[in-house]
Formats: sequence, structure tokens, C-alpha cells
Amino acid sequence: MDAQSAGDGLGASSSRDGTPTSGSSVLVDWLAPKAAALESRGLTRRLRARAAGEVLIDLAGNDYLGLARDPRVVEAAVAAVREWGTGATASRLVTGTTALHAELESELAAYAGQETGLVFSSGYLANLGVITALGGPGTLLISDEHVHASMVDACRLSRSRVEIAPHNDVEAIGKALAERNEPHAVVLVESVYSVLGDAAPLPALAAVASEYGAVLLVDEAHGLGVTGAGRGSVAAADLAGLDHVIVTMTLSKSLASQGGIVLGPPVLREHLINRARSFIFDTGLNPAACAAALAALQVLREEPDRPNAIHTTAARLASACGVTPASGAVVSVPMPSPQAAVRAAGICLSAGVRVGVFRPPSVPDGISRLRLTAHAGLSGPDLDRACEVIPAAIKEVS
Ligand SMILES: Cc1ncc(COP(=O)(O)O)c(C=O)c1O
Repeated sequence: MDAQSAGDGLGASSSRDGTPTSGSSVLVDWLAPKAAALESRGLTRRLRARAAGEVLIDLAGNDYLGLARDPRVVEAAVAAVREWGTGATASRLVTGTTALHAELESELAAYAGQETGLVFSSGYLANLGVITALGGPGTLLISDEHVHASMVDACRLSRSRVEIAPHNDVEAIGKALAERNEPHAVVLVESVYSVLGDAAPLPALAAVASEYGAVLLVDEAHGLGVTGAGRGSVAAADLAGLDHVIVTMTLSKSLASQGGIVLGPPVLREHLINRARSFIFDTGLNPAACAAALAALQVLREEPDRPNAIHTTAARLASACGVTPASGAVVSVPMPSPQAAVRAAGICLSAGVRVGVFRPPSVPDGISRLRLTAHAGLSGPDLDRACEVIPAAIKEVS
């Protein structure tokens, strides 16, 4: 294509010599109609920067155990910066593995009852890494319809055949496993679902996976620090350490840090070190994040009652909003429309209570929701206030 015809293709946004004309550009012409379409459906997302020192009752963040500002966790991160510097300096396979990464992997594996762990720089990348490393033409991936976007994206990247199973439908999963032609299969679920807040039937899933020679991958992003007295739902169901049950976790919720981990037998860890592209080609997790997660884990070991406060708070919030009690920290309140969800959240915010809003495409069933996260650190008066403000806001917009 010559310069002249390339210029013709630019349309109204550029002059014929390619210089941009005012008021229009290639990107504006391309993206503004998309933005307008989102806006008309009430689905525009906006960033809101938190101000330092802002005082709000927080039911939107995922600091479930209230450890993000715990002095023990903060000091551990600060000490790690002094000791190791501000970054990991390279990928894990080059210079990005420190003694803190190794310690975190063995501590977290031991805590969750697993043989080994491999730390990634986020939970998203942990899911991406393990699923693409196990996936490929000889592997069937069966995914619950409500799994997190990181698992959905991993399925898309994996080059595997993918079957989407109805939510928590063990029979459908069994059927897909029985009818497959692939030698290998992985079933993808969350222990506690991040949007609905309900739990997966793990014992039945592990049994059906075992019956058909498949692997069960459980994302414990919302289980760690919450279910099974903190150790997660896989440990609570006595499935930890089984050869065919593997786990991913994020360090960014209960452990008040950042990062992710894959837990399972040594043969899996070895395979991931050699095959998981989001491990190999990514800079290692910041050592300070490892130190914070280790310190939070230590608090969890020393204060095993901490997760109980999450459950009592979640139960109060669910009852105040008239919804089913949650299996973990996430209380999910269906709303009549995305616009109503956003308005209700706005009313709560002006009354000093921050709640989460989930709208399509973040909700697999298309139903917009308020998402309330129960925190162990919430004081009695703050919880009372939240239980007044949120139902009133829901009533006002419904
Ligand atoms: C179920 C689930 N898996 C994975 C992730 C991704 O974890 P991270 O935020 O560490 O990337 C999240 C977090 O939002 C999640 O809710």
C-alpha cells in the first residue's frame, strides 16, 4: 500500500498528509461510539482514586482479615524493601527468586496441606500459567460457568477444547468427562465463587474427577483465610494433598499483599517452572509482597479465630439485605439493573459506606449486583451503620 492510499484510509480524522485534524482522531472515531454504547446501557466503568486518610466504612475491598494496615505486616514489607530493594530485578528463573519466595512457597503449601507451591506475580497469572501449561490439544478443560475471568482467559489461550458446565452441576461435568476423546482433562472451579459468594461441592467434584482420571483445579482466592478456619475449603474437605486436586490462591485478599500461588505435587511444580509462560516470562513477585504475605500468614496461624469474624459479619450483612447467607466473605445482592446498582452504590458512598458493584461483563449470568465483602476488622458500630445504609439504598432505587 502506498502513502497516498494509506492516507485515504484514514478518513475524516486526518488530513491527506497524515497529520491529525482537530476534534477527531483515529482512536476517537473508533472508540467513542463504543463508549457511548456502554454509557447508554449503564455499563461504563470509572476509576475513583482513594484519597489518603479517607474515612469510609469499606465493604468493597478484599482485605478480608483486616491485615493490610496491621503493623506486623507493614513492618515486614518495609524490612524486606530495606533488605532486598524495591523490586525482584528479573524473572524467577534469572535473579527474581529470593529466600522470601522460597519461604513463602513452603509456608503456604504447608498451611494449606499441600506438598509444594510456586509463587506467581498475581493470582491472575497463576491461573493463566497452570491452565495453559496443562492445556493443549490433548486436554479437555471443563469450566464451571461462573469461574473468574483469569480462568476464562486461560481457557481461551490454552488451545484446548473447552466445555462450559452449568454452575455447580457435578452430573454435567461427569458426562463431559465420560464422553471425552482427550487423554487428559482438567475441571476448573472456585471454592467460594467471587461474584455469587456460594461454594462449590468439592467432595463430589473431586470424586467425579478421580472416577474419570481427571484433575480438579480449585481456585481458593476467596477460600484462603476465610473457610476451613483459614486453611481453605480444599483442606476443610480433606482433599488437600490428593494427587489429582490442585489449588491456586491469590495473596491479594486475606493475605493483604499481592501475588498468586499454585499448590500441588512436586511433579506439577516442576512442569510449571518449565512450561508456565506467565511464570517464565514475567518479573518475579516483589520481595516486599512476599514478606507481607508471610507476615499475614503468621498472624493467621497465631490468631486462628480471626476468620470467624468474617462469617459473623457476612451473616449480618446478608440478613440485613434479605439475601442467602454467604459461604465466605462475599455477600451478593442482585439488583434490578446496572443503573440501579450504580445508584445504590452512590447513595451508600454519600452515606460513608463503600460497596462494590458488579455489572456485565463481570457477572456471568448478566445480573448486576452489589457485592459486599465482610471484613474481620469491621467495628460493631460500623457494621450497624452499614446494615442501616445499604438496605435503605437498595429500597430507594428498586
Ligand atoms: C476467583 C479469583 N481468582 C483469581 C483472581 C485474581 O487474583 P489477583 O488479583 O491476585 O490477580 C481473583 C481476584 O480478583 C479472583 O477473585
